[in-house]
Amino acid sequence: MCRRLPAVLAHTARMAWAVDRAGVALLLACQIVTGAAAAVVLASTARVMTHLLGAGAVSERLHGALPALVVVTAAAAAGRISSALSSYANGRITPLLTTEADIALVEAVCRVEASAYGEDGFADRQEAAEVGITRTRLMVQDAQRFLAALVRMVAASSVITALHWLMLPLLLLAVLPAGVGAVLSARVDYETHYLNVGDRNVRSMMRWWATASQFGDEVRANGMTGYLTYWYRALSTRIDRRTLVAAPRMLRITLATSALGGVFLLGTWAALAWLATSGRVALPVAATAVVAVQTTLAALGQFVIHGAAMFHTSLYLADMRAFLDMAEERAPQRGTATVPERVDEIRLDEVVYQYPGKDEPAVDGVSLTLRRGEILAIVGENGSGKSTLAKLLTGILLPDKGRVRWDGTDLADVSAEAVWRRTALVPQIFARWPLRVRENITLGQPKTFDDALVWETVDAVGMREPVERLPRQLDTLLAKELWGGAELSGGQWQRLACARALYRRTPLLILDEPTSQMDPRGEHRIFLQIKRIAAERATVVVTHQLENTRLADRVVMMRDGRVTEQGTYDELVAAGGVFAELVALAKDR
Ligand SMILES: Nc1ncnc2c1ncn2[C@@H]1O[C@H](COP(=O)(O)OP(=O)(O)OP(=O)(O)O)[C@@H](O)[C@H]1O
Repeated sequence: MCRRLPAVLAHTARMAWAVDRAGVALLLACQIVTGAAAAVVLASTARVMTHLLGAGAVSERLHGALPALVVVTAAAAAGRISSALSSYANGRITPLLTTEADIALVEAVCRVEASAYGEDGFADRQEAAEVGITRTRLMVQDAQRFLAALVRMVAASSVITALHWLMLPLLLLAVLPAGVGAVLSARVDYETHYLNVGDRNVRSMMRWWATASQFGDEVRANGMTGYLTYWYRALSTRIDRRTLVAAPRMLRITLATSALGGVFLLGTWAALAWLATSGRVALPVAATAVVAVQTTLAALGQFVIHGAAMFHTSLYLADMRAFLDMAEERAPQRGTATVPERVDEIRLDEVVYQYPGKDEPAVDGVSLTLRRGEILAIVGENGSGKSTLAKLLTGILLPDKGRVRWDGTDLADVSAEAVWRRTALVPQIFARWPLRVRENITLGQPKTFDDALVWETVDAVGMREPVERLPRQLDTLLAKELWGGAELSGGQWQRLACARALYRRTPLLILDEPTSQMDPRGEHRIFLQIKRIAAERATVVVTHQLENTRLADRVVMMRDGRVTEQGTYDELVAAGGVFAELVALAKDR
């Protein structure tokens, strides 16, 4: 704890300073005033006692004590005001700090190389970091209380040491067990948290899948409810069991350390009584010592308890820091080259990619050249590597071996943003953004005040009529569950996903099963559109509808990560290979 706390304090101060300098200055000033006020209160109390317990008539003694009493009152008021101000400063800093930490996490996750998601432990560490974010809410408060207690403790202990040197070591002994207890309890709590991280992560994902309305029909009509709730309960029980094991450990720690602290405290009072009765300290001093002991005890207690709380928070913050470091290491470490607006050739040379934890490569030695104006269709059985190949073409994944070159420039040398400015992708599983129709098409593009291009794209995917029927056309919200608005059908959503990619007008357009949910008219329209705009770009279509590959200039057949056949539709049918077999199968109904 002693090793960790200075680092945590410095880290907190740095983060807080970055978001609100005035707030931090106010907080620090308040701590100093609080401590000084505590010292003045105690020292003046000693003077009050000396007068009150001295010789003379009561009224004279009271009169003599009056100036010191006024000082006590003023110092106490100053202490209260400064502690109110430090709560205010904490209230100013904490929301900004939490937001900064939260944004740092979101940015870090959005920026990592896509391959990091598949790494062992990445998701669990992310979950642990999320807990760290929620703990940042306590970070400034813990630091502030710890500092306030430290300053009060220093002030009170210097006063008590001045009364008699023996008092401070005795008091330290009395509170030390409580501090040790708090640290041990924090450790047990954190250990339990850590053991449960994986299960909690699975549980929260399960919760989302089981309760999200878009999967509700499947859950109900496939009779999954009972199983899902059983599984959810089983996971929760496992988490609870681990948590409950910690409870008796905590109890033992608290009881033992409280008993020890009690014994030491008794010793302190006994020592004070002995000092007074044996005449080693005068009566007024002994009376002041009673007040000082109480104040110092409270300050020491606060010091160790808030120290332990900071230590506790720091364990979670360390997880957050570790994840951010991990994400930083996995941020794209690519070159700084850029890609021009016009790209004439995309070339893959002996490209190999293997997902983390997999035994076989998903793409295994593929060489391919794609030219501007060309439409390439990729076909193959499930799991043959088509989507992975698409991710390699766009630079979402970088190959383990071989090279992907755009007009001769290796994608490993190009900054990730530069490549993705030139790519448009309709993935198999696309996002249904809870935004307006317009933003669902233009998301990620510079803001435009003219809807002409948006309508043009809406037309291209055959969505003009449905969009015109919506209550506020392009301004209609597509977030029925969240804020109302309209809901589209599955095929209409897929048309919007296509519109999103077409709107970008990039030199590479990749469509991964873009029409799987569309009616024949919609599908026909999309493919017409692809053909219409093909001249200005390289287009890749991944599809299982082999008839659709007729529009492609070239068809590539994949199997087990390799290209097994290549040619036009007619050439491949005539060749009598697997492609011809699949075409025949598709017709055999
Ligand atoms: N994120 C991932 N992590 C680990 N393995 C993956 C991941 N994505 C795909 N794979 C594996 O890589 C192989 C190729 O998958 P890919 O998605 O490229 O196939 P596909 O040809 O597009 O399949 P489909 O026709 O079903 O869409 C499969 O064995 C799959 O299990």
